[in-house]
Amino acid sequence: QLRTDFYSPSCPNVFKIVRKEVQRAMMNEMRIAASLLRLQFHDCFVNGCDGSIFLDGDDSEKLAIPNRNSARGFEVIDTIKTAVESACSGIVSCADILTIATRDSVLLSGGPNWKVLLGRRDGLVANQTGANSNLAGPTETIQSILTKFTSVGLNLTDVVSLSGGHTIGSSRCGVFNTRFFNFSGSGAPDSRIEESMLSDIQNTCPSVNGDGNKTVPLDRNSVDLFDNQYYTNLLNGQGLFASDQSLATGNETLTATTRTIVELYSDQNQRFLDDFVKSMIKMANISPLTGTDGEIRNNCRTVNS
Ligand code: HEM
Ligand SMILES: [Ca+2]
Repeated sequence: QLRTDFYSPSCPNVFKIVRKEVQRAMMNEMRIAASLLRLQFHDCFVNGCDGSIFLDGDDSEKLAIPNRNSARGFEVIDTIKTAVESACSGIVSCADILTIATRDSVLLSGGPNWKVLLGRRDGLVANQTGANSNLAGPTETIQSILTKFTSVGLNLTDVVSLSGGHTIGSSRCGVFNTRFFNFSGSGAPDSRIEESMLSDIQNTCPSVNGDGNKTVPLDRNSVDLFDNQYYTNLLNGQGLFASDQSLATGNETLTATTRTIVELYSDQNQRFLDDFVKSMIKMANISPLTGTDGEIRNNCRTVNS
């Protein structure tokens, strides 16, 4: 139902406008590309790709545990929406703006280009409970992450290729640093961690008296470039989260399967990029609202009155 030329008659300049605003935002702060990419993941896994993550309020998804003090980029979405509205008022949904902005973020980070399918409409409600339950955490097993992906129609290959989103962006120390000191209550760091990374992160993210909001790169050797370095890191024991590292090493049952894919992507950048695009298109297709369902929000933060 979604189509690449959905806005050709009604807002032909939407691509140019979004591209320009993403470019501007990245000039100001490169990391914003990663933040926008993550927003699409967190939007699509909760009520489908319907812009529900943009809604403000006490019951918002923004205040769910995986997003609170963590999800970012909302001001950039507001800026893009304002620019799009001034060119074609009431035509382009916030959900579609995010989809285009995400593609542009990946492309402008040196990643692949692709044609995005459009025609999503914006949802009328946020789902904070859904955000708390559907989004994966950094200490979850691959099996548990796979279950969450399967329930939105994605598979194990999608888990591995989309985890490659961690090729750009950063994480706060507080969400992962116990792994570097007291891994799952063992009193010791995760033994899979490569030694230079271990001392580096222990220094940057101390377990006591540290600033849990300090950030470190997810892809320690290539933080701003959209490439396959993330997978090479995993093979070298340099994954930041246990959930990343377990795709390549460890004693989980699924690791044998995911490691084969990690090796493939580490070996062939193009294969990673091709699979990432396929998985992104699948993810952006999760239960869109179309036709007369939902609405075209005037302001991404609130439903229309
Ligand atoms: C597979 C399960 C996943 C887990 C457990 C996970 C977990 C996390 C965590 C804990 C953070 C850091 C949060 C913080 O510092 O507050 C993060 C950041 C990020 N995630 Fe994931 N993630 C997963 C999948 C994905 C997917 C599918 C994508 C996109 C395709 C993605 C893209 C990102 C990006 C780009 C960032 C950095 C954001 C920024 O710098 O602002 N993640 N993720
Ligand atoms: Ca990278």
